[in-house]
Amino acid sequence: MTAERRPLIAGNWKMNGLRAAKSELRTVAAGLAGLSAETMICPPFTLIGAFAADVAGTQLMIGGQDCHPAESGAHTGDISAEMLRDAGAVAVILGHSERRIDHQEGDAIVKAKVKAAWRAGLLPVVCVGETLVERDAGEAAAVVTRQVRQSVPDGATAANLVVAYEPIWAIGTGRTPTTDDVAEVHGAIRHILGERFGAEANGIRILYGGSVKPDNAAALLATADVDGALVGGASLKAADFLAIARAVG
Ligand SMILES: O=C[C@H](O)COP(=O)(O)O
Repeated sequence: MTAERRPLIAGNWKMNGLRAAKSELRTVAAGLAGLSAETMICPPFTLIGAFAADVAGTQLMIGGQDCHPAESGAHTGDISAEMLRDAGAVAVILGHSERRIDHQEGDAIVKAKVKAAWRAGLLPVVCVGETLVERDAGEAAAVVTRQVRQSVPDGATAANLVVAYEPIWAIGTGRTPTTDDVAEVHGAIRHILGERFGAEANGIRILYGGSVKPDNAAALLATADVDGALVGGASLKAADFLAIARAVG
């Protein structure tokens, strides 16, 4: 991490959480005072409005987990970026591998969603990552480079983009790449961002995601070009999420 990139610790609750989970959220918000990192929880759509109202005035931000490219219209079951913003979200995760797999989302649709996020004034967190087969074939850096090239539209800046590197084989498995491997891929992402966006790339935050836990967070967060974490399972427990946020040096 560098002084020009404030660390971001984001929790992705995925399809978890009922209204009673508000007590967990309040524990997180109450435990953040004095921490240097920015922090965010991305609950399911159903909880965004209530959570945003609950954490107003605290350091904790609320984000969405996906949005439709269009502002409104005949898209049953979908949510627009404007709706997320209206509910109190300030950011949105886009292109998560679970969306890419469950809903066959490719780079072109992710790119359209990033434009929608910008249109609505949301900060997109664009996820990229390789499969185990691609990792074993030595293609990890090439795969994420291609995904960043094709998923991120022209016009990205340090203020309007976050990238999250999430090796698919590390998500929810308890396995993580070595810190050398993480540094290599984050370096490749920084490189393609630099090719496309020049000096802005030095300020764009690149998060690591995939089995981040309290006991491995410090090492991962101290790795070159790692500017924070996108946390899944461990973000569901306030104590674990706070421990990860405190691991930021
Ligand atoms: O968005 C979060 C990631 O998919 C990581 O999930 P995990 O921490 O449960 O491995």
